[in-house]
Amino acid sequence: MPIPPAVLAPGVLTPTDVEHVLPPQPTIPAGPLSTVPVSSVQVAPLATVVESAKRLAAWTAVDKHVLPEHKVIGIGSGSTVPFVVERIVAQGPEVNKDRVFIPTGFQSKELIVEAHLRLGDVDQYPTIDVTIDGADEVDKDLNCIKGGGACHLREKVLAEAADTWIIVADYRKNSDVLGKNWKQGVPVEVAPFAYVKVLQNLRTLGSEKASLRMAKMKAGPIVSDNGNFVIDAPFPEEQMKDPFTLLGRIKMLTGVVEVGLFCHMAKAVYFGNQDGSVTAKWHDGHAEHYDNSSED
Ligand SMILES: O=C[C@H](O)[C@H](O)[C@H](O)COP(=O)(O)O
Repeated sequence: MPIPPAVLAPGVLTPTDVEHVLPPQPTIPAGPLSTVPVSSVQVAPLATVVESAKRLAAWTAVDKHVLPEHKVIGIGSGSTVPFVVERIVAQGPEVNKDRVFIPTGFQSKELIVEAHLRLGDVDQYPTIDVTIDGADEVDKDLNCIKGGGACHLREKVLAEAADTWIIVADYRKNSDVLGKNWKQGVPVEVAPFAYVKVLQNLRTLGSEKASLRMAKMKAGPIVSDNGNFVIDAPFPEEQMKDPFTLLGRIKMLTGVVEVGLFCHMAKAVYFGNQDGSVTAKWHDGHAEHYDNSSED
């Protein structure tokens, strides 16, 4: 998968830009599973710590959950997912030749095609062995906010279709209550003609500042891969403490296509930490810590 090398120009890039600049890319030889230890990833300079954390989380999750017997694999969306594909490619052509990869949207479809992996769709493969995806925020019970990139409808379909749904993220997404770190609100995909009514409904439900997500380089709202609009609905902490109840209430609003609250779905979440370690939190409450710096 071609990934452009990082070109850091201190003083030119904004902090947001820097977060999107990839760290120096290690050479990943093709080979059998896990031939490239996660510890071979160099800890990147400060400006790219977030990117390094994403890569470590993604690589660790792939090593633990994308096994040779897995033939149908869901590929999620977001900035951590390119590292998922990178690690899957490193497992080698032999293991990948019998696999099919199902994307959650335009971005992951491009990643799959560019990596020369076989593309499928969920209508051909409604049962997926494992889906690995990113998240905007994850709470202590592994509930997630997703949809910062407006992909949450397809993401939820692939999460439900998967025997195992795994999240990969950097340390900034690790939270106790949803909405503490991700302030812009719960993404709600809506049928375009119904958005004003749904905005009203969301305000009545408690999201006073619910607003239509506007495009950055286009006049008007963003349009999802499914041709819908997205509303961002911030709710008070009291309501975010019970995301499952909130999810039910929002989903019942006619005109809502899907809600970016993913409750009780993740089997495990892998967080890449600032110090180069990875923390895996599991649905049953236990946690594992991988200190990659101490590996050979
Ligand atoms: O709609 C987008 C997806 O839910 C992403 O997985 C989520 O926004 C996380 O993206 P990122 O890893 O770029 O923060």
